[in-house]
Amino acid sequence: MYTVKQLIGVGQYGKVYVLNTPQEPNELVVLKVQRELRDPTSFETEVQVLSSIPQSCQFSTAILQGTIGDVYNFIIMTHVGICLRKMLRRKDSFCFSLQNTLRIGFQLFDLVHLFHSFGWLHRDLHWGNVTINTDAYGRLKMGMIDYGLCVPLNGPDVSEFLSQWHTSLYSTHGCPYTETDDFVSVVFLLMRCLNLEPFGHRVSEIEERKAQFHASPDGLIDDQYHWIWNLYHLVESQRSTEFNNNAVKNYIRTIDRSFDPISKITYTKHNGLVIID
Ligand SMILES: Nc1ncnc2c1ncn2[C@@H]1O[C@H](COP(=O)(O)OP(=O)(O)OP(=O)(O)O)[C@@H](O)[C@H]1O
Repeated sequence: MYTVKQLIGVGQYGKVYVLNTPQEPNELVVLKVQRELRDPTSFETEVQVLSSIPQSCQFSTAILQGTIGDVYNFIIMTHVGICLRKMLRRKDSFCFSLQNTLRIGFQLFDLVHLFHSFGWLHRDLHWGNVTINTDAYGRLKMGMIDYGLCVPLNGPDVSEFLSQWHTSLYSTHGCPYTETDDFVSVVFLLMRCLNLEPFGHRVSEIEERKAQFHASPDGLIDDQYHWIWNLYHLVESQRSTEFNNNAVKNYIRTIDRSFDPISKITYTKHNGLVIID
């Protein structure tokens, strides 16, 4: 029998708990319980995606699903680490080093590219839905969770007004969602890693500033971070072509030539907790 260890998240969907597994005391799994009277669509989508992707330390996969008392839908899935937001909160500076940010970016472009190759667009890549996990060799690996908003990559166009900090200007305007929009969210996640807040917090302000950023980084981010704007436009310029992941990774390599962004994300451990440099 699974035992509840801790409540780790309360979101739009419902509550999320970490459970201990019966045979393996060190192995954790995640229980996600849907709120009462919620539209079951996101539950059904999440189960479909969780069941269709291969098991790895980077993507959560389904273990069990069901309904409690005909009311609460639940899913038990693999645990794929600690979300980016919680990892940043472990730092007083609330940011990572430039080199680790570039390493994270390098991994995230590969991760999202791989996810698309499974036939899905994620559509909700914010800092609570990207995780950092430790692989079998003790290396930090980026992971991805929360598949409730996914749509098939080659399905009919889906146009919704997705206006949040992490969504692209195009999806904010309700344009059909494409692979590019997931990659733009990756660029915005790198801003989070450096504690940059060019879009502010209020919804109206976010839209306006995102449009301003699209035109120019001036006044929104410091000169030393203008590479983020270049990266953003390199991603945006591929909206009408097939996404060229190598071009993006080659650009990331030029930002700091003193190291290779494919190298390991560096960290220390404090009271057993991973703290990224
Ligand atoms: N498989 C998992 N592995 C590790 N942590 C997880 C996993 N699933 C969920 N979590 C944790 O629980 C939090 C909430 O989970 P999730 O984003 O799936 O819920 P949600 O209700 O859909 O949230 P949202 O409000 O973003 O829609 C995450 O930010 C993460 O910290």
